[in-house]
Amino acid sequence: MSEENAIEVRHLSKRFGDNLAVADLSFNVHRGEVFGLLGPNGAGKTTTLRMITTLLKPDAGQVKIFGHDTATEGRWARSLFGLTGQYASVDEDISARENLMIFARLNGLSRADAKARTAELLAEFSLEQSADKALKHFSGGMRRRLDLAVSLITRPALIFLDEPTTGLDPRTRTQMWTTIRGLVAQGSTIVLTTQYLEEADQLADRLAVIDHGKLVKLGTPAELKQQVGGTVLTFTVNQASQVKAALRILAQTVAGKVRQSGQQLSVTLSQLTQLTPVLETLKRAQVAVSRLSVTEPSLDDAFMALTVGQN
Ligand SMILES: Nc1ncnc2c1ncn2[C@@H]1O[C@H](COP(=O)(O)OP(=O)(O)OP(=O)(O)O)[C@@H](O)[C@H]1O
Repeated sequence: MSEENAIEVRHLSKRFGDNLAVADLSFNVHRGEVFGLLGPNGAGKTTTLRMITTLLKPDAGQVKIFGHDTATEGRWARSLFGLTGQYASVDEDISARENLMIFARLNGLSRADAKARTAELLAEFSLEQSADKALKHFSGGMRRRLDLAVSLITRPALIFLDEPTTGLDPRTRTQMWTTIRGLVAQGSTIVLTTQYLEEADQLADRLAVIDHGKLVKLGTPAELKQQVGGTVLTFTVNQASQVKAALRILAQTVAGKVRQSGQQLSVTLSQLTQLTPVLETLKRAQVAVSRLSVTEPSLDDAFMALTVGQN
């Protein structure tokens, strides 16, 4: 076990009947990073998370959390992390404050400590105003914040978030991202599952893309994007009679494949430094262009290429 790793997953597999939900998965989660498990519906993200967090027994493979094998030291491992998302079994009929108090007491805090920690968490998650309302009257965003607050009672060094923002409106989602970034700034390691590419792009330092239970790709969001090709330059040639000249110039200055749609041309640049020579050559040849755009590939493009392309 390397000191750098918060989690080591080795050859993890799980079968439900004929369905191989997780197939020989191996990866490391580094200390202090946000690690994203990204994949389409049914890819095996939740099953993977449930095995790592000891809620589900793997058919094969090994998980170590801060060096502790979860098969033989499950209790130890469980004391090291907080779990939220589809699992938080908070009580709908009682208030946020009462829920936090109960979980704090269950986690062994004294009455006074539980009270202090509850007050701290209510403040941290902007829940003070609604602290004494029953949870059934909470909005989705408030409910998620409470779920997260509950999982943080013991200040765990490792936090698992299963689809932390599913079903939240864009504003509340952004608030949740800010909260998650705050946790990272305090030194927590976070593993999250998400179906949202933007969320993965915004939050994750590294991503494991999973499809049909298999690891399709592991890397930073930037690395995944790079894999689907570089920056795309698109412009419109103002005069139809100059399209041929523009195509010639692109062929001479950029090696990438050129796509044409009427007077609109686009080309993939392997490096951004190719941009200036293209524009200068067009200018020198007096080929006037407009509606010029330079776009980076999105994580969407990478994800589609990695998952859909494989199947
Ligand atoms: N308890 C179970 N019994 C039988 N099959 C299951 C069980 N849990 C998961 N599966 C199956 O295993 C596969 C992976 O499911 P899993 O929930 O891990 O996917 P996921 O990536 O988390 O999907 P989602 O984004 O929809 O939550 C799916 O085909 C699912 O139907």
